[in-house]
Amino acid sequence: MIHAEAPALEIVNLRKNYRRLEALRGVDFVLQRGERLAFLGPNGAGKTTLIRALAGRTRPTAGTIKVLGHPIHSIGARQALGLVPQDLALYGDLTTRENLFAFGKFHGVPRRELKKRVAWALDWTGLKDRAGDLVAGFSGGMKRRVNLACGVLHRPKIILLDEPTVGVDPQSRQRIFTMLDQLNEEGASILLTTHHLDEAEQRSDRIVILDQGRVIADGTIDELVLSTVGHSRLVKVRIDRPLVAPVTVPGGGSVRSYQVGIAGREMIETRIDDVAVDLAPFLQAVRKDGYMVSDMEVHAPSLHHVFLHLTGNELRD
Ligand SMILES: Nc1ncnc2c1ncn2[C@@H]1O[C@H](COP(=O)(O)OP(=O)(O)OP(=O)(O)O)[C@@H](O)[C@H]1O
Repeated sequence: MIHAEAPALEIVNLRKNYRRLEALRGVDFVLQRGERLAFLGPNGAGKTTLIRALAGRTRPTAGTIKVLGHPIHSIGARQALGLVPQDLALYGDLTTRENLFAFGKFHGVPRRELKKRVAWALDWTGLKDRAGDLVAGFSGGMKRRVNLACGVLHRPKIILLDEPTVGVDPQSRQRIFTMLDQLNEEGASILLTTHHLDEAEQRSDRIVILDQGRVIADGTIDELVLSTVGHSRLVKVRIDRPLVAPVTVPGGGSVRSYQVGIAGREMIETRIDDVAVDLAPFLQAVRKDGYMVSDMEVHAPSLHHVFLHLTGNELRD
């Protein structure tokens, strides 16, 4: 059967129970070919369980997973997938090169191809100079890069990464994303989980938010913002003395009446739907009430606002 048009991943009604605990409660989503998809969710939402089910490491209780149109346990599916697990899966007492050879063999990379792939991986990770060093002595960022290379040596078309940048410094994070971008440009589809909302916002085409085993949002950043917190801007204006009463903008039409400000603070906050139209009348009203404006910030809604809007502020663990 030809699956030329099948998406990279197609997940329908995926469920996973650990005894009575429902870790996944009917998850549906599609990963398109060439797409970069980020999975977000509070602790315990089911992200790792999902990745493990997609990688064939845990058997779902119900539901179907198709990989490029193939059933999950077919050879076609297995060859198409690459897993980069959250826990570092490396041999500390082997060198970088030895780890890469070991994982290449594990993934069934043909012997004649393996040497070339290991050379590519050493270059790609920026660890050519450390090829002969034991991995045990590496920094967290270096280990993450070797871990990543070990998961993709067989050139999978779909790469699953569980928190690929956990515990690494900003430089290493940047490097890891540059490495992933390179694979994506060469055609790989990427699905990763992360707790770094800024990473998800900047480095993915689409975002899925999981909570308590269910998909509670699925879309581009713009779609998620529009369907949750809306596109209004948060405007903060610093003034020269404490606010004594809320500033009100008179008039109807597009200029709304703002009831803003917290008495006793030298800062006024408001939400403005259309900055081009409504900001100037607001600032005029502030001045008319006798305040001097010393500074101003305009904040666009971010994934951070969307995430808290959807999942709340309560701790989950
Ligand atoms: N092997 C297991 N046996 C029993 N319960 C499990 C097992 N693995 C996960 N769970 C439970 O399933 C739920 C989902 O866990 P999972 O690790 O998938 O969440 P997560 O979204 O990856 O969380 P985190 O962000 O903390 O990594 C949790 O309640 C967890 O305790």
